[in-house]
Amino acid sequence: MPFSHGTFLDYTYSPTIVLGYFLALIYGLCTLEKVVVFPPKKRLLPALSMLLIALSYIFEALLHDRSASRYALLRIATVTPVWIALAVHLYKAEYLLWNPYIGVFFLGLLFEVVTTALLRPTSRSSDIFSLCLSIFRAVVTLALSTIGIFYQAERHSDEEGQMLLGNGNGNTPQQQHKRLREPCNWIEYLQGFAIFMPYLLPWHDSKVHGYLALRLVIALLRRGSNVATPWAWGRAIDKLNLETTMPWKEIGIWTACLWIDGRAGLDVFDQLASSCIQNSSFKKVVELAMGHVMRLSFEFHSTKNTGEILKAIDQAGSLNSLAELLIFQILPVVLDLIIAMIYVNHLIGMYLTLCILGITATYVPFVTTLNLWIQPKHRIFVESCRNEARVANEMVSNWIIITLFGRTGHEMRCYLTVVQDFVNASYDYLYRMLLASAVQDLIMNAGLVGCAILAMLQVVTGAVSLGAFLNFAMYWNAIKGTIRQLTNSYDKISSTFVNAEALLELLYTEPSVPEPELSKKLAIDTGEVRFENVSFAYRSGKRVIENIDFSAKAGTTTAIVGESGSGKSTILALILRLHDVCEGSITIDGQDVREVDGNSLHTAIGVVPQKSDLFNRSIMDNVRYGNLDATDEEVINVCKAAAMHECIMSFPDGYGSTVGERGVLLSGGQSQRLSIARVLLKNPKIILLDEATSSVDTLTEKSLQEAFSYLTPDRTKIVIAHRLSTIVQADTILVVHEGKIVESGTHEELLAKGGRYNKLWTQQTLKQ
Ligand SMILES: Nc1ncnc2c1ncn2[C@@H]1O[C@H](COP(=O)(O)OP(=O)(O)OP(=O)(O)O)[C@@H](O)[C@H]1O
Repeated sequence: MPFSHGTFLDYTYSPTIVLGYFLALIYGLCTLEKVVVFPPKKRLLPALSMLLIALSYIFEALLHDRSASRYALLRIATVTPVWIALAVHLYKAEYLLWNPYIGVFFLGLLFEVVTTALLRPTSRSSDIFSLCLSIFRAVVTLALSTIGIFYQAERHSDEEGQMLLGNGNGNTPQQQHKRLREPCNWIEYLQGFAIFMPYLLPWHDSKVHGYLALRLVIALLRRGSNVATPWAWGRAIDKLNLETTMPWKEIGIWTACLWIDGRAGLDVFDQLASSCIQNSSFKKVVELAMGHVMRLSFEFHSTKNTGEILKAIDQAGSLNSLAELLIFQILPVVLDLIIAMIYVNHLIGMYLTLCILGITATYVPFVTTLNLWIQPKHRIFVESCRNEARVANEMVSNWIIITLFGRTGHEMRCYLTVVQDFVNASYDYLYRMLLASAVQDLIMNAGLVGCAILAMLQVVTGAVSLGAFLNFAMYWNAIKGTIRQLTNSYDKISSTFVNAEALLELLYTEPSVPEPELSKKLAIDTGEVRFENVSFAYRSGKRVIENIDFSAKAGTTTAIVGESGSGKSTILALILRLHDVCEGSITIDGQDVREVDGNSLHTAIGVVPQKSDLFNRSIMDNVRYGNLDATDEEVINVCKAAAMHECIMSFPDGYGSTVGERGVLLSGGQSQRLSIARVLLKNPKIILLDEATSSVDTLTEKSLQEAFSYLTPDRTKIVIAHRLSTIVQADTILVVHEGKIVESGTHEELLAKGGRYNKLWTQQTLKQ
């Protein structure tokens, strides 16, 4: 039967509305459209109107006489459940995106108006009644569209609409963590992931555009092949059976389809294009995750477990296929279902089409519900996997302590407990998965048997040829694959989301020390560091620094001394802006450290920390880290100044020797000297030394000090030292006690004062 305007509208009405709704929903999720919370009485009017439309279709179905076209009946059978489903969802949904509904109302209006305009009723009462119902629906959809716009306008002034991102509202890691575990609020849940969209689909990459276009063409060819293969077989059977001629044309079509579907054909290009798109997304997601982790503050890095962070980044790697799943698995499936409806309707008849729709309508909600049932177990499984990685990382990185305390057995028991938890979680997850897939298969097979019986009955009555039946039986596999793919994609998408939850939480973690909005580079002049009434407390709340006020003049050496835990290292951390002060300010050459770009601040300062952190690379690379452009000769010169050259040359590989993880292959004093050499090569204006020579013997220390004074004559140095003999030459000595400066002056002045410094000095010199 040729297509008329009417039949075209009948076929496309419900798929257009469903597709329009989902596309608008995806768009709303990606563009972070505000979620609305309408009170039930507000939802009642549009929901009732939608039910009225569905009811009018039911009336029309009851009224239809034999003359009504089967396409019109198909439309009634497909559109009615769509309007009912949308009405029920609108009334029941606690949170919703409003724009998809507005889209549905306008699409409905368009279809109803055009249908009404195309109707050519005869004088029969059933025709006139159909016309009245059609006009009625056009009026109701017009009213719905008006309500849609009206609510939309109201929504803009409505504070109830909440946005997930922006202004930092409700965006703390804790709130995000809570939100990820609220299953009812799925719109906000999905919106959280929209942060990944620009990375998953790199719109600005022309290569990716090409790959996407290629995959799209292949996907369309496959849709064609899905229909053409069974068609060719059906035709071939009829030719062999009725005409007894060789079906060469059909064999040709079948061969072409085999090539399109087969692994030796387009599949190769499809897989190549797919992996290029996925690799591009993978690079972008990993860059985003790693970049963010590196931008987070000291506080985060000192509290989070490295193993857990790395596992979170690793698990989120599966996100790279998300955009592909959406574009190349969900959308073609919708297309497949539309084609299946049209094709089976032509092939066998409308009742079988309705059967397929019925199976899809039962299968898809069933599977999505089952998935919600599986998801908590999946989440526990993913978390136990991260937990295992955390404990394993802790054990390996603390191997020395574990071994020296003879706690290997204890740690192994702890590790095996988390491994057992992981195994248990994987079983719990697997059981639910297996049960769910068994139920899915039962529904599918029951559907197949039902459809096959229906089709066979038609063959028996002679309404359908054997070839057409075979055609349908083969096509069933394509339909089955399509419906399965829909649910598999849903499973994969939801697993991807669960896997990426930890990374999402990580991305929503804000640095505790934010970069200033209008940051400017630190303009280093003389390198004067000034503390003005600085107070600071860590998260625990107790003040560890109180009203500290001092100035480290340009080119001078300021020493900080005091007992352990008095706050000396914290003072240096505040200069480096690893934490922000609670009160007062720290300035470098008159610029507040909070107002300058972090990178320029760290470039201007050189630090030798208490525990020298070295990369597991060669000595040459470790020292050159201070200045990546330095020549080998410059590296050797600073190593000589740091009294390390002889020592390095005694190693079998000299400057090429690797130093082990965090420099474990070197002695404490050797690592400290390498750190000093690294800072000398950096040659910054300000140098912070936190017990930089504590592990070095006194003779080497003396030569180091001389080298330091010689190489860095006009640098501002702030030095923490426990051995007071190393700081007697300092221009100013600050004595810190419980976070406060209790004494300050030169060595001689402080000795003369007879206070805390004098006591410390006496204790140390007496010991010697
Ligand atoms: N990251 C942190 N979080 C919470 N409290 C901390 C942190 N780092 C240090 N503290 C606390 O702050 C106080 C001062 O520590 P700080 O390291 O500045 O002392 P210090 O004088 O340098 O000690 P030491 O001479 O032993 O190195 C201590 O009580 C310490 O427990």
